[in-house]
Order: sequence, then structure tokens, then C-alpha cells
Amino acid sequence: MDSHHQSNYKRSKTEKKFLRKQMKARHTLLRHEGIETVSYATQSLVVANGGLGNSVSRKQLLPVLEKCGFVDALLMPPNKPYSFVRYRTTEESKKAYDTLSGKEIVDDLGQKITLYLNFVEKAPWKELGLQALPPGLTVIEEIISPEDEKMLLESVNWTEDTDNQNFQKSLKHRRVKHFGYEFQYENNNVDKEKPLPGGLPDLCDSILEKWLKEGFIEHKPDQLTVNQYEPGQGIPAHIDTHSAFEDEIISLSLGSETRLEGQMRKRKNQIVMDFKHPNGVTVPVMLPCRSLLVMTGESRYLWTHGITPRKFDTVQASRGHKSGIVTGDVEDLTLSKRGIRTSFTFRKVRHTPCNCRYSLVCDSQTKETPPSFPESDREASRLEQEYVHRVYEGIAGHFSSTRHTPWPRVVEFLKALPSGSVVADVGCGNGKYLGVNEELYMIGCDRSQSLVDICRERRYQAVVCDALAVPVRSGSCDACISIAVIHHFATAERRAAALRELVRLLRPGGKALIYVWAMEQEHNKKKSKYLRENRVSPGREELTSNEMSAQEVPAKHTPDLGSQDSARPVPSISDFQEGGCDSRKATSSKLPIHTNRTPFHSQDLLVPWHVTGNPGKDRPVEPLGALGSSDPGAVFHRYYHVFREAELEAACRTLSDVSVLQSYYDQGNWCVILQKV
Ligand SMILES: O=C(O)CCC(=O)C(=O)O
Ligand SMILES: [Fe+2]
Ligand SMILES: [Zn+2]
Repeated sequence: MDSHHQSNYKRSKTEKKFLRKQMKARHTLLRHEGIETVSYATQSLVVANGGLGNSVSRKQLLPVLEKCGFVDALLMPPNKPYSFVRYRTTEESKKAYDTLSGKEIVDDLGQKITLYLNFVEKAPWKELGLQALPPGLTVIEEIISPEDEKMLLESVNWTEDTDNQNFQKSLKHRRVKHFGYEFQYENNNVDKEKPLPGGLPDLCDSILEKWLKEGFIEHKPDQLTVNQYEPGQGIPAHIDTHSAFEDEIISLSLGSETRLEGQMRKRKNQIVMDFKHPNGVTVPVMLPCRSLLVMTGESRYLWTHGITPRKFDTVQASRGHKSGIVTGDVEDLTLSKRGIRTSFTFRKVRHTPCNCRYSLVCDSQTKETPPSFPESDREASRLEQEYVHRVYEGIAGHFSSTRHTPWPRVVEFLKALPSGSVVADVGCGNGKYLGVNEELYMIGCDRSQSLVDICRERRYQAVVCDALAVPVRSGSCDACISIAVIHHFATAERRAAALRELVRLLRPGGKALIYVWAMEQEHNKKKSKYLRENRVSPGREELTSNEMSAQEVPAKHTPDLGSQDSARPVPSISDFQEGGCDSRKATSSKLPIHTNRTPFHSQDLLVPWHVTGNPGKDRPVEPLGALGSSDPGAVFHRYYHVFREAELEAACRTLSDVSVLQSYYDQGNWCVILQKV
């Protein structure tokens, strides 16, 4: 081979690799973000991997883009691994597409990042624009003077002192000190019978009186937790225990001014606190030093709050913008280096049970006793309503953000179907199977409106319905899939009815693939990934993640956009509530609560789902690892009937007009392929 040939060959190989990555970036943008790219040149481009979420700052990206032409606008959505650029002319954007696609740049942390550019019809300037603060939340700036700030900071004595009654702990990832009452991280509550001597520091007392008088707060707190965070430290997403504290919770942010490198002006130290609704909506709130965060109502009771442990935050670049929401002007975002932050969180200890409106997350209103095993169809239906439908509706967004990797053997089934086949995905969730084979006509259905909405945003066909009554004509489907659905029905009769409904949809000769979660999480001496993912840290904290349930085991989860650059660990969080509540045999008719990532001891059980404020796919984070405390996020319990070996197959064999083509075990699930005869 002469050298000419060789270089040609080389180029085409690199080109192929690039095209593959470019395609992958387009696919990821569409499937995970709903961003549609186009194959013709337009003025706007989406720059995959060139986002604040990849630690690429405006300062780095803009000059690179400006080399190709006049940049009209650069939109950098917070925490996203991509950005949008609009050039003045299509020629300029085309030049950027030709020269920058596949180009490496160095991010803020000194790592190489490969950019992938694609044309878009229009960037979602508006959609990513203004976002409201969570209801009930306010940030009051400059609430104290720099002098008071200094005094407050100096008043905290961090030196270890055993006589010191103001209980102080060095949590693994931040320092804390308590006044008034000790906050116990073991149960996320306070011992109301044992106030600490000394109460709140006098200095705080007079400041609180002033805020009361001026109307910034309505109630005088009697408990104070001082948290100190080094850069890179944080606090896991949590809701302060309802039964422990009254409604109003306030947090004063303190920290010294930092001088920006190479710049004369001072920049106020600030961090971003993330608020997350159980439906998955996340609102990053910027907290400058000397500001007071006031959480009441929904923002205090329903939303989790947490600080992602990292060294940089995405903040508003302009000096005019100070606090509050970070996405006010997405054309104006940059990265800010964290300094040491000390916060004074004041709360009022609660002496009567909480009777807030948010019963789903209220520990005072959680039923003491778990639900019972259903005795009738009606009870079963009620159990599913409460412990399946209501939960999925509540966690839809968060659930969806942990569900993107289709299972290989399900994909194999769908890919083997003849093109043009009509296929129903009954219990389609966020629609992760609806697009795996574009040659099929797929229709999804799910009981959760929010999940169906997510499917529709992704431009899939999906309807809301019950798997026992699918609004599709009998015999009209060439194939059906039911992945991780039938285990949510609470009686054998209802599970059989769900199987019959699938068969009803099939035409003679049509096939159905069914997956249910297996009781046996160890098969042929091999533990399922669900069990293998159980990492127990030295403390009592068990690190778990919601990622793996029946649907989400086989493939590796890499949330990147066509390159290795943005794949970073996704945090998991401690299982805080199952402390003394091990999976146990159902000795009574009460349903046991399962401990995540341990073997099943009962076929009918409740499996906890933690709303952790887990940033999920769209946010690069440093690993949370073992964070200092096990503060609670919200926990929801889902009902499951896990299937024993041969149980699913036996149920299928009782159906009329059906032959079982295959019955197998796949990563902790029992699976059947059946055919209508
Ligand atoms: O550091 C803060 O501002 C918040 C601390 C907090 O949420 C807590 O201690 O519960
Ligand atoms: Fe808190
Ligand atoms: Zn409550």
C-alpha cells in the first residue's frame, strides 16, 4: 500500500469514527433532551459537550466560536452538557459546523473535550429562559452588614472542646455545630425533651428579633445548625423532617469576599442550592453571602434542597444579577469558584404532629403500619392505586431521568420483528423502547400521565391507560412488550388478567415479550447486578441508587453526548429510612419494606424509591460518595410482586390460544416470549 493510499484509508477511518460520534450526539440530544437537529444548514447550532455542565465556560467557548463568524447569541443552559450558538448568517454557522465539529477544547478543569456541532431550526431560547422560584421560597439579599457577618463568623468556635455543650460534629464532608437543640443525624430529628443549655447565641438572638420586627420572618426560631462547607463539599438533597420543625426554615449564608483571579473587582462568594420537586423539576437557586434564604410552604415541605459537592457553580455572569434563580438570563451564565461557606440555619422545633398538605412526604402523616396484603380485588386495586400509580405519578420526572438504557434482549426482540409491524408497549414508562427500531409502528401506553407526557415530548405515540384495559382493538398488534409491569399487579388473578389483555391485542401468530422482576436475584451462582451494586460504606449508610430496578440493569449508563468527556459518576445516596426495617418475611399480612439491593425475602413487598435530588443524567457532579450526613430526601414505596422461577411461565401456560416460545432469566428478571396461536 503506498503512502497515499494509507492516508486515505486513515482519514476515512477517523471520519467514520467521527460520524458515529456525531450521530450518537444527535440521538442523545433528541432522546434525552428532546432537541431535534436538522441535516441542512441553519443559523443556529447545538454544541454537544460544549456546555456549562461539562465545565466549559462561556469565556472558553465564545472565542472558539467567534473564530468562525459573528456570534449573535450564545445560550448556555445551566448544568447541561451542551449549548446553543446563533450566528448572524448561515454561512458563518456552516463554517463553524465544518471547522469545529470533532474539535477538541480544554475545559475549565483542564480536561480535553470534543465538541460535536449540529444544526437546529431554532434554539429553545424561550423555553430555557425564565423559571420561577419554588413556591414559598424567598432570598433576601444583604440582610446583614459585612461587620455583622464578620462577627457571626468569629462567634463560632470550631475548636474541639468536650465541655462545649453546643454539639459539634465533623461530618465527613462538612462541619456542623448545633445550638438550642442537637440535630441528630441518626434519625434526622431532635430530642425535644433535651434542649441544649445556653440556647441560641446572644448575637443571633438580637438579629432574629430584628428580622421579626422588620417582617422578614414570622416566627422566632429556637434551634440553630451552623454548617461549614469547604469548596468541593455539599449537603445531600433532603427535606428537613416535617415532624421535627415548624414550617418556616431560614438559612443565612456567610463567607468571605473573594478576589477573582486577575481581576480587580471583588466578587461575592456564592453557592448554588438546588431545589427539586418530586416530579423532577430542578431549580438552582443562587445564594450570595449575607443573604437569607426563607423556605416556607411547598418549598419547605415538598421540595428537596441540597448543595452538590463541587468546586464551581454555574452562576449569572453579570454583576447586576445577585441572587435567586440561576436561569434568569441564560445568555449570561458562567462558572464561579466556591470559597468557604458558613451557613446559619435557624428552625423552630415542632411539638405537635405536622398536618401539612403534603401527606405523600410527611412523616407525621405516613401511616405507621404498612399496607396489608390485599384480600380482595378491590383491596388490590386500591393498593395499586396508592402504591403504584400515585407513586409513579409523583416520581415520573425523576424516574425517567434514571431510565435511559434499553435492555439488550428487549432491543433484540424489537429489532428482529419484520419492518412495518404494529407493536404495543404496555407500560411504556418514559418510552425508552418506543424508538429503538424505527421500522416498527409502536404505540406506548402507561398508567402515568406524566410519563406519557414525557413520551409525547419525545414525539412518540403514547396514551394513558390501565394495562387491564388497553384501548386498542383485539387482534390488531403483530407484537407486544410488557417490560417490568405485571409485577405491579397485586393478585395472581389480576396478573393473569394483564397477561390475557396482552394476548387479546395480538393477532394470531403475533408475539409478546414479558419481563417481570425475579424473586431469585442469584441465578446459576451468579448474583444479579441489582445485588452486585450493593456497596456498603464503613458507616451505617448503605449506598444505593434507584437506577437499578427491574428495568435498569444490563447496559452501562453513560450519559455523554458522543464522547467520553462528559461521563462522570452519578451520585447515589444513603438509604436512610430502612435502618431497622430489614426485608423480612411477611409473618403477618403486612407488606414488608424491602431494603434496596438485598435479596428478596418475600414475594409481595414495598420497594423504596428515594427522591434524592439526584442530578441524574444532566448534571456533571463530583461523586457524592459518603456524604457527612444521611439527611432524608423524600421516599416513596412501590408495591411489587416478585416472581419465583417458573411462575410467569406457568401463568402464561394457563392462557388459552397461547404457546410459550421461550422462557428465560435475564439479569434478575423472569422473561417469557409467547405466541398467539
Ligand atoms: O447550608 C445550608 O444553607 C442548608 C443547611 C440545611 O439544609 C440543613 O442543615 O438542613
Ligand atoms: Fe435543610
Ligand atoms: Zn408535614
